[in-house]
Amino acid sequence: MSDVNVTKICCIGAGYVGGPTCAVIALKCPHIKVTIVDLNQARVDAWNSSDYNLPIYEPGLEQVVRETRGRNLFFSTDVDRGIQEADLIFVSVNTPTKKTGVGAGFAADLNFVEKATRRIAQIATSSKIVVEKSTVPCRTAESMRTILEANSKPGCHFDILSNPEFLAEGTAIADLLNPDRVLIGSLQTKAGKSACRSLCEVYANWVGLDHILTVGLWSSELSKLAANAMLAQRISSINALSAICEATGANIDEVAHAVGKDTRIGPKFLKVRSVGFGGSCFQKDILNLVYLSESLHLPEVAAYWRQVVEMNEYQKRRFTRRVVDTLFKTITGKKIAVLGFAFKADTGDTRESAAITLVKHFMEEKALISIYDPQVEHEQIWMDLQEAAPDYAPQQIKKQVQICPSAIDACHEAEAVVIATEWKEFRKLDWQAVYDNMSKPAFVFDGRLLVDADKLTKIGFKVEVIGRGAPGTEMTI
Ligand SMILES: NC(=O)C1=CN([C@@H]2O[C@H](COP(=O)(O)OP(=O)(O)OC[C@H]3O[C@@H](n4cnc5c(N)ncnc54)[C@H](O)[C@@H]3O)[C@@H](O)[C@H]2O)C=CC1
Ligand SMILES: O=C(O)[C@H]1O[C@H](OP(=O)(O)OP(=O)(O)OC[C@H]2O[C@@H](n3ccc(=O)[nH]c3=O)[C@H](O)[C@@H]2O)[C@H](O)[C@@H](O)[C@@H]1O
Repeated sequence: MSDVNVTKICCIGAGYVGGPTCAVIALKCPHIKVTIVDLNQARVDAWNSSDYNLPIYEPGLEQVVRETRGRNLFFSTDVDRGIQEADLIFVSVNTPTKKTGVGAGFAADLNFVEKATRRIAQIATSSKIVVEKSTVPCRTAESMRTILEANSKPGCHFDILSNPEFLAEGTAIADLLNPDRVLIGSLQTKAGKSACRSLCEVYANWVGLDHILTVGLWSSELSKLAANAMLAQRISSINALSAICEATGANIDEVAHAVGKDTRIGPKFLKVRSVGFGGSCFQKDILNLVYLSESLHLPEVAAYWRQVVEMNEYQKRRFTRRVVDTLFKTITGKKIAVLGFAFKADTGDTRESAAITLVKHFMEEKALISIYDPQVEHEQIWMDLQEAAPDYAPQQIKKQVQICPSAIDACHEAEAVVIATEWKEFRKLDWQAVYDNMSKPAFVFDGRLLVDADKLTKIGFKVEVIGRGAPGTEMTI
């Protein structure tokens, strides 16, 4: 069997993964025509917009799209044509946590993957390599193969590969240009290995072969869940230790630094965030792993991973509690400025953002909340809050919450500032001006260890830093 020389790629799903990933493939493989298709007309229109007002904010992305769009990169809602033309199809659709039915709250909703797979089977009139890019439970490729084989036209052969994506939002382009590894899983058959080589060749246009790992299909699928679970586990571990620091007077920064110096542990992903981890994937993928473990009758394994998510929820509750306790045990009617709403800096994405939970908690305490984020659309903030607090009427939410055009506006006459996202502009804020316009005493709760606490204290702020005891309890020997 000769390997397919890939000249036309279709990516189903023009989201945070499909868009940047395939834009970079187009950039690095000018000989390949890459078409990204999506059912969402507004999203495709934004990708095609003449002023490059792209649907997602990602540093460096606009430049890549400017260079490739119309050359060998195309965005379209014509899913069928995209499928028909391609030699290789990435399935990069969303796989959110199921909200209802069997496995609700834990299992991945594979409906979008299944629909895309069925469409491929229905439309394709020639053989294709189908690549699972979405994060999916272990053995999903088998279901895809069954669907494709049961519905394929005579003469059409489908090879399924797993090629999970490891990019992080905010650094997507850098991660894609210089990945730690590209992982490709295939069946260990002649056809499977041949398909794997075809995809390797695409990546080999810019990724060294020593960074392209080829493994079995199930290992590849599980490695993606495992990587996210282990990254999140490190964050929950350091967050758990931050609670001990606060109770003992130890300093979590010093502890994390000392621990991370051990080369077996390493320094990355040990940054304590009082607001806990957010993002569309960590929680979803761990819950997915929990569900998988339970389905495999491994309750101890399920309980182990579940605890990572529980610790994260505890961290968010603990932070709200600290705000309330510090503000003299009540925030009713008090104005709290929340700086940042995205789940991390350099993205406009709010999925599972810890800021949503914090604002919800503040609403329950009857505070008045003013929010500012440099990238998140206002409409998105209202939608997120309504979804998080379905019992609140929209007017009630708008009575308690306002969205401001700048950080300075949000902080005006506030009693406390809560930094919920580590946007650089918050570090550079004119904190003296913020202080002058706030109610006194003026509190800053740095949920991201972003600002210079000593400098702010000198201005007059009362600064609360996670992982350190309250001011005055530091070691003074
Ligand atoms: N967001 C991230 O940073 C990362 C996400 N992942 C995984 O990648 C997958 C995609 O995630 P995102 O890009 O964030 O999701 P997303 O929600 O931003 O994009 C998915 C897109 O697929 C489209 N879609 C759904 N069904 C379709 C169909 N049948 N035909 C055509 N288009 C369809 C949707 O309209 C949507 O625009 C998920 O499985 C996620 O777990 C993996 C690594 C990083
Ligand atoms: O599957 C995915 O979706 C992706 O999930 C994460 O990427 P992402 O969620 O975009 O961003 P991260 O940088 O991992 O941050 C996730 C959350 O953890 C928090 N975090 C991160 C690092 C840290 O030390 N402490 C910490 O609290 C961040 O503030 C953020 O809320 C992984 O890092 C990616 O490898 C993976 O591809």
